[in-house]
Amino acid sequence: MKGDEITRSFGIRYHGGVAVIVHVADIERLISHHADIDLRWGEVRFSITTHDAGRKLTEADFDLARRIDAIAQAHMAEPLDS
Ligand SMILES: C[C@H](O)[C@H](O)[C@H]1CNC2=NC(N)=NC(=O)C2=N1
Repeated sequence: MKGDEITRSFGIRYHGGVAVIVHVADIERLISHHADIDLRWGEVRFSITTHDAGRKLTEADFDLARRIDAIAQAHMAEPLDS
């Protein structure tokens, strides 16, 4: 079941993407909301949905997305349109 999700990719060197993920994972633990994370050469992608709501979008998803945007910017990761 696909459901609703919000997704954003960032351009960053692979090991920098690892650092972004470690930082995001720390915040996810604090807010008890977790993204699906896809790390590739030159890119890291985050997809967010609320599993407890049956893979529907809730405010928790947009809150986490804003926090990921701030962390990615702090690591100088480049938002990609894809
Ligand atoms: C108990 C714990 O807070 C819940 O299981 C949280 C954990 N992280 C979560 N993350 C996401 N993406 N969706 C959820 O419904 C969810 N629920």
